[in-house]
Amino acid sequence: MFVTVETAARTAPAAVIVAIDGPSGTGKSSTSKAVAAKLGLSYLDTGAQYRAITWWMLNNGVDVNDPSAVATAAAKPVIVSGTDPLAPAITVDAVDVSGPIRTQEVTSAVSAVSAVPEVRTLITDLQRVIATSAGNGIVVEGRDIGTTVLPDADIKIFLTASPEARAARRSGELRGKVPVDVAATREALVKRDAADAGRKTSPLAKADDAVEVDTTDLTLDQVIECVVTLIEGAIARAGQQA
Ligand SMILES: Nc1ncnc2c1ncn2[C@@H]1O[C@H](COP(=O)(O)OP(=O)(O)O)[C@@H](O)[C@H]1O
Ligand SMILES: Nc1ccn([C@H]2C[C@H](O)[C@@H](COP(=O)(O)OP(=O)(O)O)O2)c(=O)n1
Repeated sequence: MFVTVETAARTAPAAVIVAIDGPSGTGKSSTSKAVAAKLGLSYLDTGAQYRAITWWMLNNGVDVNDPSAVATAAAKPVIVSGTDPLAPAITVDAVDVSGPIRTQEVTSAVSAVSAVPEVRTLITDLQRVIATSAGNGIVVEGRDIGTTVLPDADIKIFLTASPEARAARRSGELRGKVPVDVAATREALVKRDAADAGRKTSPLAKADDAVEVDTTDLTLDQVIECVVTLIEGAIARAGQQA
């Protein structure tokens, strides 16, 4: 049988764990999904889980600015994440929330909810179970994956980009759907980064052993290729040591 270069999936050994962290709009989700699909790995969007619990709090009348109210309710919603990079899915109490978790209301509240230690403990435990049970290996993206959730990941990547590039990318997603204000988008991104990096419990941070990739002047395809090369390098090194 002939397999062309275009159709052959690039292969990764069983159970490689890839951690991809970085601020909003640096390309984590797009890159992680594409890389996981190319390498035949599972994919986990941890931001979607924090958005899902935030959506539940808002829907159930919990004051998202009251950490003790959020902590008390944190264990109530049942969050289930799909791990197919070609069809990412997330449900709360069996309801598909992949659309509702992307609203502005959820985006504005998610940093406060995700700063509550009880929320982080529950979601971190869930993430570890999902990562360790992905027999084919997994790409996990978020803010604290390399530092806290999976400190023994086989490769850690930290994506960055200028606030201007990130605001332009986010505005591009909204253009045509709602009026777009790039300056306001930039301001909101920077504010959320500060909240995520400034919280006490597992803040947004680059792990000491993470490889930083500045995506400001790279196309998405270039970032994907760079990350695939980094993962393949880590796999080759692991193979040499075995
Ligand atoms: N290198 C890049 N160049 C241009 N646009 C990009 C790049 N990386 C991602 N994007 C676009 O930017 C937006 C945000 O990307 P996303 O992957 O959701 O970022 P994150 O998960 O880090 O918030 C998406 O519309 C995506 O297609
Ligand atoms: N591992 C993670 C992932 C996300 N979060 C929080 C902080 C982020 O502002 C929100 C939303 O994350 P998400 O990745 O969906 O955000 P963007 O798509 O980059 O806008 O969740 C977190 O605290 N820890």
